[in-house]
Amino acid sequence: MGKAKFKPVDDVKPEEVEKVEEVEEQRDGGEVAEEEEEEKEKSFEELGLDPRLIRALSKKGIEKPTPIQQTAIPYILEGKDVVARAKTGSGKTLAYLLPLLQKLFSDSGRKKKPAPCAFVLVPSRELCQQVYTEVSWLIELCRVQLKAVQLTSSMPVSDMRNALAGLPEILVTTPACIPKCFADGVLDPAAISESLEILVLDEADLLLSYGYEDNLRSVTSIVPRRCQCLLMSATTSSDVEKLKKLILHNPVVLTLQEGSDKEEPVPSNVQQFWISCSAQDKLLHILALLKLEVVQKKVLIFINTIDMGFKLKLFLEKFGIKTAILNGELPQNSRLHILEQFNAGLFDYLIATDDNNQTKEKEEVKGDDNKESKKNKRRFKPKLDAEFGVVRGIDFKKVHTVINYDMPQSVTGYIHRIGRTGRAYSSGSSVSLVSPGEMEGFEEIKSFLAGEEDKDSDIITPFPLLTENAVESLRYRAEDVAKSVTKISIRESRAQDLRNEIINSEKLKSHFEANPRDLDLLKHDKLLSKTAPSPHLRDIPEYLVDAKTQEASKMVKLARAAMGNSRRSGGGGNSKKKRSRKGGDPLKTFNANGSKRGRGGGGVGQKKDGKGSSDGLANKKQKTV
Ligand SMILES: Nc1ncnc2c1ncn2[C@@H]1O[C@H](COP(=O)(O)OP(=O)(O)OP(=O)(O)O)[C@@H](O)[C@H]1O
Repeated sequence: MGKAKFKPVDDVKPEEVEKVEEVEEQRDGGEVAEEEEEEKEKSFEELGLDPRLIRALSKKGIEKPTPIQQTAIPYILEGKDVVARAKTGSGKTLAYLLPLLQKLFSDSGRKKKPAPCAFVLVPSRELCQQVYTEVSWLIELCRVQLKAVQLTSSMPVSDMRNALAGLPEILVTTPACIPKCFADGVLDPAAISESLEILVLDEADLLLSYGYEDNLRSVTSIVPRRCQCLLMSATTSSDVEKLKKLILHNPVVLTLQEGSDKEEPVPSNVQQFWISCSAQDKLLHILALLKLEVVQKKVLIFINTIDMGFKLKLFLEKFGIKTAILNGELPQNSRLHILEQFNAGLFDYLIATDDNNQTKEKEEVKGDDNKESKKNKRRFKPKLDAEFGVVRGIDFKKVHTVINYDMPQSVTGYIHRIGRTGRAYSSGSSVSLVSPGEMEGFEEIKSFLAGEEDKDSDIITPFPLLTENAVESLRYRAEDVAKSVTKISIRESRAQDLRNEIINSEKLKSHFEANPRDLDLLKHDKLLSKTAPSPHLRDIPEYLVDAKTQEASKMVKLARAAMGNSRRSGGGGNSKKKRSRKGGDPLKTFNANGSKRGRGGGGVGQKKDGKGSSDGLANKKQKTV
């Protein structure tokens, strides 16, 4: 991570907080930032963390606190209410979990309370599972007598009762689940008022936008005045301000800035690229990126609709590229299992529909139903999960490349998508496929990232490792295969996949109750089509690929091997050795014309507008198959 600068503002009213922040922002980065960074470079020991926690972190390969952890942990240990805003992937979860656990350590010998004394509220079930996993391994490795549980609205009441029977200290849940627990008599508001000591609102910028306002109000009405409240978020928004006023008392406001005083919402360790192509040519371009292996695995591909996800999967599998699909209509167990498998490195490509677009699709589906339901009763109708959230906050492990196959609908959507790579101290890259129809939104994203003063700076540069010639060599095959992926085949595959996953989901539930560590039972990147890919599509002959792209592909593979990723690797661990070799990333040093130039050079063979090579070969379409 680059230089980090924090602006702690203690015990002042919100208005004053803003004032101090403004003053801080006017300072010139230079010396002040350097000094502050030196000041901030602290170890976990220096932050006052319990040795058991430090040992547990070390076992997980976490040796050094991230900037947000360095700053937030001491304030939280002191008992202050804290608002912490730091970009995606900066380690906010441990920033609150570590001090939260440490505070509970000192209570662990005492008599159990009638209700959990720490609540962590998150906006989606996936996040619930993620935070629960994180807190569980910490408790296990610290060997302390603490119990954490997770509850979600979809759980049967009997399961909720069982979960709470052991009087857990920590409850991880969504805001919607708490009123449900009150209504079902599973949780008692009076007992919570008596027991609650720490309340965390994680991904606070999303809690209100997910429609949890009423739920949150019913929770806050029973939060005792003495309760310490923590609010973690990746962006600022009026929603965060609203929550801050609703729940916190004179909070310390921490805002992470990196590199300079200018706010950079995307981590600087993520290189952002783009490719200009027509909407029809997106299949061709993604095929070229994946088949010619010019992007590093693992790859997370975002699309805007579920149907597009299936189209892409069916298309890619004809070329022997296996992908898994993640979307809001899949059963919860399947979704969690897909995430676990992807994080464990069981497959390299995941196609995800992000939550932003569910509403759109929900509406589309509703519209379809109105018009067509009577006409077409057998038509497949998806039911989406309102608590689903793929993009926001989910910690996809070791994703090296994020591809925007479809451009996101908003700047924040872009930031959250890109934030799935380059997490904590790792590096990553993103490639956005931009069609003319998406150009306006893309320009908006670019100017937001560049900021007012820096309008002309190219933060998102043309992708340098793919020549137009290489792309064109695949055109004939791609267009031929794309024609075979019809709307009917997409719909059938989608319905079939859902049916399979519902069956799997039941199997998964019972299986994982008995074998929580067994990840191999069901593979989620299996083929949808009944026929195996034909060899002539699966293996692209070398003569089809131009020398420059071949070289680029070799370098990507070499870099991958140097980074320790040449074989599928597990999700955990943060080996220093691997990190130190990341300088070998060819995207930093190579472009498709063979010259070694850094990022931002636009790459020879790439026009400034993101289009492919202009070296004279560009227009020669090679219809070779
Ligand atoms: N000090 C650290 N050193 C190395 N890795 C860390 C450290 N702290 C956290 N991580 C890892 O970094 C990844 C990102 O952390 P986390 O999910 O907490 O980020 P975040 O700030 O909450 O991101 P988002 O806003 O997207 O939710 C996780 O895999 C986590 O285990």
